[in-house]
Amino acid sequence: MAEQRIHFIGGGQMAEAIIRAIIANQTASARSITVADINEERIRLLNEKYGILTDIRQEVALSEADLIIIAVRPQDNLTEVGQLVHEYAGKNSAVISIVAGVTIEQLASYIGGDRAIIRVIPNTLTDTGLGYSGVALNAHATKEQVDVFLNGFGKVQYLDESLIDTFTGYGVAGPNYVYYFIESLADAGVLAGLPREQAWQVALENVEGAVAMLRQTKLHPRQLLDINNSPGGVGIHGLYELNNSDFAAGLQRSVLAAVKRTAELGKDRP
Ligand SMILES: NC(=O)C1=CN([C@@H]2O[C@H](COP(=O)(O)OP(=O)(O)OC[C@H]3O[C@@H](n4cnc5c(N)ncnc54)[C@H](O)[C@@H]3O)[C@@H](O)[C@H]2O)C=CC1
Ligand SMILES: O=C(O)[C@@H]1CCC=N1
Repeated sequence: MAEQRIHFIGGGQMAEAIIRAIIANQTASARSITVADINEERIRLLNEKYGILTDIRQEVALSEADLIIIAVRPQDNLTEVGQLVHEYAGKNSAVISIVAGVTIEQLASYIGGDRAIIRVIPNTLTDTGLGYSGVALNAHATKEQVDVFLNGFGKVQYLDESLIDTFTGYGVAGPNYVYYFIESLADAGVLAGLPREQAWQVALENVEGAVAMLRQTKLHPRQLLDINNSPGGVGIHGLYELNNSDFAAGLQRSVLAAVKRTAELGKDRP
């Protein structure tokens, strides 16, 4: 298959993370990528760091692109972006929106519904090959159009669009909960008296090792907890206090709040 030409509208943090990953793992070459951003500084930076094409007008880039990635924020002017796509994009190109909370129906109202539209909530663990993007296709889009690109920055779960907001608050915001957990755990080690560096290394190793144990043994976490906690011992005392802190419900409430905010972002648009 000939290399796909990829045009990003919006060259912010998420676009950059995707560009860095797809160039690093040779899913795309820098010469096949163009970016438009209202902030000239971003285009200059992306050109300098990754060598992407910049000497091309947006109208031309849109007309030549196989994949058009809408990577502005939900609060940005999607009507204007949609009009540009509607006017200049080739009929057979696929439009991929990574805008949190904005539905395929809304996107179709901006760019026209008689074309391939793909709503993606992109993986943020882009440099690792781990983590999932959540993807919903409209009736004109096929997996073949987008699979290579999407697998270039992590793994992919194709979902019914009704689950994308949930996937956003749970799955794609998911690394945030883990980063925060690791930071808090390392702080606990320091609080208890370990040097920072040792506390940090132990926290990272424990998280990575716990995931490996779950995958290798295929045991339920509760079974591993049973093995790790001797009667009246250290572990069960720690867990008792964790339960008193409302840990599980607090975590679950935070996921529900993130899912709720995703839906709001789609609705509260200017
Ligand atoms: N940052 C993240 O971890 C994630 C972000 N997303 C989604 O990705 C999208 C982008 O988020 P970020 O990269 O974090 O935001 P950002 O603020 O870093 O990037 C947005 C970029 O769009 C540009 N822009 C705004 N209006 C424009 C227009 N009319 N034409 C061209 N460029 C325009 C801005 O100048 C900016 O560089 C959002 O919709 C967000 O919901 C989704 C999942 C994760
Ligand atoms: O915070 C955000 O809006 C984006 C969407 C999910 C994770 N980051």
